[in-house]
Amino acid sequence: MHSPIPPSPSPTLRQLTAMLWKKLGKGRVLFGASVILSLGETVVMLLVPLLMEIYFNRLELGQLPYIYNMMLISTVIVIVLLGLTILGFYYKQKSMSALQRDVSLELADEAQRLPLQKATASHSADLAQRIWADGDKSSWILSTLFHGIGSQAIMLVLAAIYMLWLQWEIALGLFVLMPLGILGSHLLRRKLGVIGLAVADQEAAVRQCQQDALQGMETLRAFGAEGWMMDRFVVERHKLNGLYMQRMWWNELVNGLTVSLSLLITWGSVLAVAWLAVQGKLQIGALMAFFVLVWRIYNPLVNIGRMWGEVQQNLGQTARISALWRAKKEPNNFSPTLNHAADSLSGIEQQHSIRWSNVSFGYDEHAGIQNDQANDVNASKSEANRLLLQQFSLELRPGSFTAIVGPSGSGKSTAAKLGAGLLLPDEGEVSICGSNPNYNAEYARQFVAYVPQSPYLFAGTIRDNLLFGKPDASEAELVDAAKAAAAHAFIEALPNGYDTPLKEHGSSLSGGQKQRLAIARAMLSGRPIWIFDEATSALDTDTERFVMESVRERTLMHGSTLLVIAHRLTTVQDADAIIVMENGLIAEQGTHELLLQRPEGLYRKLWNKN
Ligand SMILES: Nc1ncnc2c1ncn2[C@@H]1O[C@H](COP(=O)(O)OP(=O)(O)OP(=O)(O)O)[C@@H](O)[C@H]1O
Repeated sequence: MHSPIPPSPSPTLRQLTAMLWKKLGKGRVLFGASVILSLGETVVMLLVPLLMEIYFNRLELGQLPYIYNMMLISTVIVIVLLGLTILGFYYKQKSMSALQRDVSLELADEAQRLPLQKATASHSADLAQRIWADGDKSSWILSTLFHGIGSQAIMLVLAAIYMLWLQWEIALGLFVLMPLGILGSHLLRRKLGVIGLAVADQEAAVRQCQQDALQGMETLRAFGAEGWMMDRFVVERHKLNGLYMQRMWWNELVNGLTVSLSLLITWGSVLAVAWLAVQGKLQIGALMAFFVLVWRIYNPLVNIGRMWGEVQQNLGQTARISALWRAKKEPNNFSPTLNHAADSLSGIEQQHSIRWSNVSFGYDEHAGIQNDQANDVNASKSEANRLLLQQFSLELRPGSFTAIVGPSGSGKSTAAKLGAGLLLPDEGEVSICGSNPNYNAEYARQFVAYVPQSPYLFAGTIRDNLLFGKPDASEAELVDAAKAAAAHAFIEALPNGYDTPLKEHGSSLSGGQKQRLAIARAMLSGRPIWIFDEATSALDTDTERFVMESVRERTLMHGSTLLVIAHRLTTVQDADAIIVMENGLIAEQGTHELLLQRPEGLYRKLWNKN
């Protein structure tokens, strides 16, 4: 799914309408039909004054049979029209829910394609708010414009035309004064847009707070910090209430202005009509029709003013979805020649290997989604970023076992994530099996099985969680991978074995069990490069040894390349090469034995402390 990028952080109403209209796709016919059918109600509303006029005029003339027929026919017409309106309402809901579904799916896809750094720098609750709530509200602009404002405007125009027929001088005056009805909301549109955006931002902040409180419940309780969290929640909720009050006051101002101006217009016409009636220039039927019509003018004027205000507020909120649309996405240039470079390389040394060539990388402090130009697809990282890795160069030999060790914060995980195509270098180049993630990150990543220290387990059964690495794996392959990861025994001991459903984030499992499932998943995926980032840190020494031996056995059997990051140095002492990192640089490298021979070496110090 690829969307046209909105041209500005806050798209204009015209741009947004055009975009949503395009997104309706085939639903346009349904939507158009719903608008037309919904007019049935408008026509019924206008039939009332017409029928009243005929009724009173015929009553004055004593034509009772005519009145009976008229009432019968009009009842049938009203029933049919109301039936059509219900059909229109159904079509409206159908087309709008399809539009909302498509917009939210597209926004979810946009979020999926954000560079990992940007996605993780934004709170997941904020992204969820943009995808669901903000997306929904923006989609409703189309319905408010066509069904709401559109049908009210048609009622207004038809009522005015009817008036024109009854008394053209007054109707003309009304035509001229009508735009005053939306004057309030139009003059305050910028303020309404700003408040709409502020409310949506704050709703996201409250949601973030709530999500943190729920997900961090264990930690909060352990520290007795429920009150601390509640205070934060109260502050954010308080702010939101303040904004709701502000919004309410601005809405009231808009309503006040709209109602006063509309009343002024209608009262003016009532006085004029009364004057004409006193002069004997209007029949009684026309006079009655006029009094009903006046409300058919007043109500649409007030409704249009109110809805125009709503549109302005929602329009302000679209800056939040526009920010997601505009945010830079992961590169995904597909070119068979470039992407399949690995397949065509003749030298075995290029296959199943990762190469970091003069890679520089720094985390962007402002990587998160922002509702302004900073998200632009062309915006570069902020100048002030401190580079964590500078001119980092390393090559993993195909089929080799390499380890990265070093003090905490030295950049081990960052280097590994760059090698896995999860992060993209600011400068230099990463090559994964001959593919450049800066060219097509998704393609390059498919060669790597990356296992983090805290693996994510999804809602579903254990089987689902293992199979997503290789959906078509056989039962034998599944069990084989689980056995190799020392997971089979504990899975079998669960009430439903492989079909045991997991609680949220696998919270019913121990840290070590989760790690073993993640390793089994990686083994099953059969990818040529394996990166274990502290992937066995929660295992006891014996289990870790067993798992590492079976991992090594499998990598050797398939010629796969293995990169392991570990703090427990015994885990990696058999590695073909150990890279020791310090402050983002490679301090030393060699085999375990070689590195231990350096009296002042960092590895030796780390080993002695181990
Ligand atoms: N997403 C992030 N955004 C900003 N800074 C980050 C991010 N991830 C890591 N860092 C910073 O980058 C530096 C290196 O982190 P990294 O995780 O690569 O170190 P490490 O050597 O793997 O540490 P450890 O052994 O503790 O896991 C740290 O100072 C850390 O604060």
